[in-house]
Amino acid sequence: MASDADTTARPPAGTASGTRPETPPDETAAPGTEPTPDPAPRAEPAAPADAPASLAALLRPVRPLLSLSAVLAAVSAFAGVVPFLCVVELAGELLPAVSGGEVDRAAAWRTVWIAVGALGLRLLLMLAASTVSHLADVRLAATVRRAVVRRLGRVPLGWFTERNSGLVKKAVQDDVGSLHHLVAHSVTEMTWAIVVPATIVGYLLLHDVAMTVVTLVPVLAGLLGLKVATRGTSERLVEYAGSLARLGAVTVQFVDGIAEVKSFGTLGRAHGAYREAAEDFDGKHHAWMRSSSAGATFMELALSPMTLLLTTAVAGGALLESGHLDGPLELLPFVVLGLAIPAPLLALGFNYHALLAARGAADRVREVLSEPELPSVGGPPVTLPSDAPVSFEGVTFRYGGTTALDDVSLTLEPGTMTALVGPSGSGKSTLAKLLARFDDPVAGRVTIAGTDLRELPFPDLYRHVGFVFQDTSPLRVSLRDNIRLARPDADDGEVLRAARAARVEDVIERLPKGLDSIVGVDAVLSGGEYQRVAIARAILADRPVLILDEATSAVDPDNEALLQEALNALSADKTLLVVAHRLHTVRHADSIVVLDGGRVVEQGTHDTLLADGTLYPSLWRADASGPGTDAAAEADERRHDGREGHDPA
Ligand SMILES: Nc1ncnc2c1ncn2[C@@H]1O[C@H](COP(=O)(O)OP(=O)(O)OP(=O)(O)O)[C@@H](O)[C@H]1O
Repeated sequence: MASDADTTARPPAGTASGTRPETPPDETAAPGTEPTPDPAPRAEPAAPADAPASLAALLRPVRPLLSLSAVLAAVSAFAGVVPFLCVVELAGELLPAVSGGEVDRAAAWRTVWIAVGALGLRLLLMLAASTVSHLADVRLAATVRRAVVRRLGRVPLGWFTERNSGLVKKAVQDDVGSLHHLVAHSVTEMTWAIVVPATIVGYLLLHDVAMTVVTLVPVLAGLLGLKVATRGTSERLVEYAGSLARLGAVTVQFVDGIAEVKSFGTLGRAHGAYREAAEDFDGKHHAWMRSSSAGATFMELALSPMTLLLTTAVAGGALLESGHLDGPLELLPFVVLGLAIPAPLLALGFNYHALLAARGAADRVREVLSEPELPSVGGPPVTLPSDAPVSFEGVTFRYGGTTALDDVSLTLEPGTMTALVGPSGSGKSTLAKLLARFDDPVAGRVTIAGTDLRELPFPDLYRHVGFVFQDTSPLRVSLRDNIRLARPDADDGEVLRAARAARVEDVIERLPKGLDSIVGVDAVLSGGEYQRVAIARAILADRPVLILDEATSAVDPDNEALLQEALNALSADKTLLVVAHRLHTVRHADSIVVLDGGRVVEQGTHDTLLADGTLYPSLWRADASGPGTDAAAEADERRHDGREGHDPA
């Protein structure tokens, strides 16, 4: 391994230029590997063929269950009308008693028992329909969540920006939950809303067409009210949801930043943003309520029992008087059955918003499921030599219209440490993430042992390349499972050895449940402690190539020292790519690559760059006056000593 003295004498481990490497690709390939072809053109992430194109396609896995639920609901709806018919029949059978005549008791009891039986059947079938639709709901939720998680495993890791992570959280948690109404309730509700009125109208038409038409007048008026009440609901729902989301975001920002807001005296302004969002939400809510309340009130009034009774009584009386109807008994089916029509229609009306919300949720779930994924190859496992060089060859990368990397070429020699430095936004993290294949370059390629990462199955790539990023989030599983994430078969001895090397063993010993402590529940770890857990994970994984994203801010000296000791244990013998935010931590690197505006502008060792560079000396001077410099420099000394002690050569 290079020391300060000899790094100036030998060529730096990384060879970088603003153009393609001058060495042909096969010269950098590990022995035994094939010469590499010209950089492959970028294969655009493709929209997956199995993405559901429509709502019907999304519901396809549970279609048989939904059909069964609809059939059960239809029969239950029909059975639900039977008791009403029995009441009408019973009235006819009991009528002779009014005029002192003989009542056919057996027939009357039969009608009663038919009504009771139909009622019981209705309840049973309703229960069955609802159970089947809820089963479909549970199955669909599980299928969709599995599909979303599978898709998330294949989309470029660079896709997980803050916005997209919000979309995922909403799709997996909220939207899959919102599908509940669509699957578990709307099929049965819609079936009832069609079958009950259709059965009743059919029965009434057999009795008298004119009275049927009269009975339907309030029902049609109610439907008109429903139409008015739900006019423009889709657009309003989108506005309402947007306003609610803004209010949620401002509330979270307000609460998250409360310390800064208070200490910098901007409480009034921050509170103003919250008030504006709340007023906007209030305004939208009121406007929506105002526009829909007239129609909804009209619908409720038209479908109320009072209106229905009044209509049949007045119109029936007139038809009786005109001689169209023979007697008051002929009015009975219309009075009794007319009352049964509105209930399923009202249920549909009341749940219309939930139905629309569920459709919106289904669209968002489909959006996540249609997310293009990074092309991946299958085939037999590829074992890369552990001492293989890593090359960036003419790599260009863009985020939309922003060019983050522009024709970067760079080689990491095996067993060396290469540091990426440069001003903020110069492309350091982007370059490091391309090596972990968070995304693919738009031009050029990244290779290990001469093999394009796009030609490596993902499992083989991640068996070779490990990373510790500063913003790793704890997984809500036991500390044991957090550490052995990459090697689930590791025993406790191995886990503890990694924990000891990563200087996190003390933390585990302090916890009553030790390795069984669930992170976030039994163990609340500091940022530095969790970073050391992530390092223990990387030590156990033992990948030959390691990407380290250093902490951006100075941490306290004790933690810094522990962190550096942990990194020393991790980085010995590895091919290291370090994204350095503080230059002192990497001044002993075998090669320091200076990026600016997405291009490599300087490269060398600390000493050569200080002597010959332009940007590096100014970055160094700025860094030297920064906070935490002494601790960082001391830490770098320790890391340098640690790597020296583990020189693979
Ligand atoms: N997800 C993203 N979407 C759009 N642009 C991005 C995204 N991530 C980074 N960029 C842009 O790409 C460029 C390079 O960013 P990158 O994070 O790689 O720089 P960096 O040198 O690591 O910065 P820092 O030192 O501040 O972390 C910047 O212009 C940045 O604004």
